[in-house]
Amino acid sequence: MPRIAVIPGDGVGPEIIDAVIPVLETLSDLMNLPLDLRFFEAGDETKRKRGVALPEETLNGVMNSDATLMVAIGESAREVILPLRQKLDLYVNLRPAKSYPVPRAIPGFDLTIVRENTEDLYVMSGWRGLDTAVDLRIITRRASERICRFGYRYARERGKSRVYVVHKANVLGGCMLFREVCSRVAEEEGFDYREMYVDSAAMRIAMDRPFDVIITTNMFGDILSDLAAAFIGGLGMYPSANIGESRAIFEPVHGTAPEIAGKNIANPMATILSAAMMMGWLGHEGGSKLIEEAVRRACELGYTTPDVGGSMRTKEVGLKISEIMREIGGSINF
Ligand SMILES: NC(=O)c1ccc[n+]([C@@H]2O[C@H](COP(=O)([O-])OP(=O)(O)OC[C@H]3O[C@@H](n4cnc5c(N)ncnc54)[C@H](O)[C@@H]3O)[C@@H](O)[C@H]2O)c1
Ligand SMILES: CC(C)[C@H](C(=O)O)[C@@H](O)C(=O)O
Repeated sequence: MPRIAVIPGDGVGPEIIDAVIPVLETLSDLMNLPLDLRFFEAGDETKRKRGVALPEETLNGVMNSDATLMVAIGESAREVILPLRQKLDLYVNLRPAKSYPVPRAIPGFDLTIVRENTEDLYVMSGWRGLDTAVDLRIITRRASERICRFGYRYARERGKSRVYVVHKANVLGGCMLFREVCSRVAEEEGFDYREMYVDSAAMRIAMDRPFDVIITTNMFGDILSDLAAAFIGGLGMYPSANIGESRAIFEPVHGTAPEIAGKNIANPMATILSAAMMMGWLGHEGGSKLIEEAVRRACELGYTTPDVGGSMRTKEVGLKISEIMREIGGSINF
């Protein structure tokens, strides 16, 4: 029985989790696969109550689970998500931006951002004076090599050939190392090495998209992924996975959306699609496909929240997706 840690977090997190649980329960029922869901707290509210944003039992809960599903953390995100990514060595941040039939999504948009997840400007080291602040940017050969290898192998397994390494090696020393490592790995993995500067890549994402997969460093991946969200209907549709050798945390790309928190209009699809990624990672590909197909049909039928043109509430969307899963579940080979 897979043991899954669930961290609702702050803002829209709890209401989104309320919509995701029926989807997981329905899947468990259809697959005849009990899921052991354990809830843990983290984030701003936890910090306010207990003085720490990531309590020991939450960290242990994540460590002792087969996978974790998390929604979003607010202002204390750097005290929760960054330590989790780094302590658990979740070196891949996999962000597939794939369009579903919602207004403002570009049909056929399918771009995966493979973002290094443990170093770069995110090492949280530096110093702050009165008028000057310095952030250390670390890029290592080891981290560059493993993210790059993951990216090319991911592309090969999915038949994606237009893989670009995105960097700023015309200016930054770390990017010169990243480029050097990635060009060698491309050759070893049997790919033509293609590269692009990050500023140019941003324009090309918006313009003509010559790539299927972008492999990039941590901060560039953070920014480019929010840009990619704009072409699939927004952050409410964008799932992601933080993956290491034997552990993984699945979360939407979005944050706590404070201006809509408590209104029950947040889009739960990004988290539901993250749960689909989690089921695939746990080895239940059929379950993952069933969730994705149900989300696709829910979008076609307009069972959506206002951010993507619908008028449903967060929980209703989860219930509709569960209903569709029951309707089509019989045709899926688990
Ligand atoms: N991984 C994380 O935990 C994570 C990621 C990003 C931001 N944050 C935190 O979230 C807070 C808010 O940050 P932000 O405003 O830059 O980003 P955000 O992702 O919360 O919101 C950006 C925009 O997208 C909209 N949006 C986001 N998720 C949505 C959803 N599910 N349904 C409908 N609309 C949605 C918001 O309403 C807002 O207009 C900050 O405290 C930040 O630190 C956390
Ligand atoms: C909240 C923040 C620390 C985080 C990041 O920058 O990685 C977020 O923007 C993301 O993309 O997951």
